[in-house]
Amino acid sequence: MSGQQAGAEQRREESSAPTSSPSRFVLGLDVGSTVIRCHVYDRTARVRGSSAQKVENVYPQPGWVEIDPDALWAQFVAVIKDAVKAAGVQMNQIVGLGISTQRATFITWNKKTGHHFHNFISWQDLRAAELVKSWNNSLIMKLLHGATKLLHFFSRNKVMLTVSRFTFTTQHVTLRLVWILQNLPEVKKAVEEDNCCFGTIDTWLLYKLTKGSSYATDYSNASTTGFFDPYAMRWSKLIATMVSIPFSILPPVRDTSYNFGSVDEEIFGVPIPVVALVGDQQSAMFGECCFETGDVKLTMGTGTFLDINTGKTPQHVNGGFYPLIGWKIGHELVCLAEGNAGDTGTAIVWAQKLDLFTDAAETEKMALSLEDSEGVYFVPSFSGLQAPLNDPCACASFMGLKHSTSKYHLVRAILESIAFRNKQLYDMLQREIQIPVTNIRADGGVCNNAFVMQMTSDLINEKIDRPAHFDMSCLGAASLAGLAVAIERLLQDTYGWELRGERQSLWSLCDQTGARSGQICDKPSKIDGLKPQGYQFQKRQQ
Ligand SMILES: Nc1ncnc2c1ncn2[C@@H]1O[C@H](COP(=O)(O)OP(=O)(O)O)[C@@H](O)[C@H]1O
Ligand SMILES: O=P(O)(O)OC[C@H](O)CO
Repeated sequence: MSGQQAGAEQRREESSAPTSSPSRFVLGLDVGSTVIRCHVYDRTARVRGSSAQKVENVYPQPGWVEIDPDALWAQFVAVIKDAVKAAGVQMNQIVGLGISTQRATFITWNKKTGHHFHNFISWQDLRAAELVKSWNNSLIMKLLHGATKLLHFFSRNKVMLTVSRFTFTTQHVTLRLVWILQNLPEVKKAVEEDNCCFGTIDTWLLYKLTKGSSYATDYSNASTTGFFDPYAMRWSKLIATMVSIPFSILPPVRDTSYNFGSVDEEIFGVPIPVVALVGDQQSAMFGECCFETGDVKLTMGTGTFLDINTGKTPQHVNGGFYPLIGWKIGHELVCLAEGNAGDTGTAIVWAQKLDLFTDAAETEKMALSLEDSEGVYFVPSFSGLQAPLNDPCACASFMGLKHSTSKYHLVRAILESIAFRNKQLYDMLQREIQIPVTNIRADGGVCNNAFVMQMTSDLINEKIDRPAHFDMSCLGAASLAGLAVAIERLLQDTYGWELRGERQSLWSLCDQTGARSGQICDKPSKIDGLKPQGYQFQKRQQ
């Protein structure tokens, strides 16, 4: 739908509304590693206005990846203002903000002044590679693995089995935070003086938006740090103690759809409530309506993330896939198992920087113009190779180059490498997770590419749905926010309840009042416009 059509439709909707109160909208934000975007959603989950900006990563040393927090903050505020303007609505019509963020990218700051001690350290950063290696080979880890294996043998407790296979990776916050604590004297001092806050991007944005009055994260973001225990649903005492991460610097963990506090009025002129914080992959899962056990989504953005809904309890895993919290909304807890490949969009962006093409969209035609890659292969590993190889030091490389190799072969090899990694992840999922796959839905910028989509479908021999609207992380965040706002408004309007301060979970309040089965829907799949529609990729007939 064009912007003009959307505008006309919105005016019709407003003029035919029974009351004179203006329409209300929810913002869905996605702070990705490549793009930061904001969509304004109406109550039928249609996008009324949008804005996006490119995230500037900083590379101070080979292997180090950082983001300047001041630049990110300026972009975050700008995309919100621009999207609201593009939608042609007023800030006071925005009833809730849902924020999805790249996960495991963190910062620390001064509790008293709010000043950060360093840039965001990205999930792609490799500065802790040596620490990871030495911890994984350490006596403590060997003892831990041995003891838990033994305990599993006698008790058959599967948590013990999972712990016995646990290893550190550079993608976990854990050892990158340890690196910061060991190498930045300012942070060390602040910790000693109980003046240090740690946060992933969601926590820091919340802190900035509320001018320091709210400090929290949600279960989905916490579960991706590497030192959250998804079985006990709290920060892991075992890991924090083992690597000396002080509990005093960690934020409280809240539900995903929750009233986290209101944006300070000075920022947008009105106090907009922040009603959802969620990790971007979990948010995409929610946006793709992967609500049932066995539902799978494949997100190809900066990296590739393959997630399966494992139901109410965290899956016991085998070292490749890892258990995560999908979302927690009152009594409803959804767990996921995830596997990933770190370099997907990064390979496209890198090739673009080398002038192999000018626009990512050209890559599809370039690949299709050839019969095959003429034996050229690309290894997509600027930030190491994740499971099943688990080598943080693996280098990206081309193989099989010949005199006849052109840039077309190189581009085709890069796209093929993305599909091969998808196949590798899917095989690992089938090996490790004993849950039958029901649906596979794709999203993220790289799923624009029909060559990658078709090749993936051919390799895994499964149907893959690609929704018409790819920004599933934004949609998921907006749905989670909409859920909180709808429930809260319903409670206030219908029951006259004022919810203040440390609120009870909105979801459980709704259960108590029976509102869940009433006007609002408990599963957003029932809301118009949320069901993924679009294109289906199926294995080609040979
Ligand atoms: N048609 C396309 N073919 C291949 N890659 C694409 C295409 N369109 C966009 N991309 C890539 O998608 C990536 C951005 O995806 P996105 O999901 O927005 O990332 P993130 O959420 O990680 O910031 C970029 O690397 C971009 O080059
Ligand atoms: O930037 P994305 O969308 O590839 O997501 C990054 C992940 O959240 C890292 O865990």
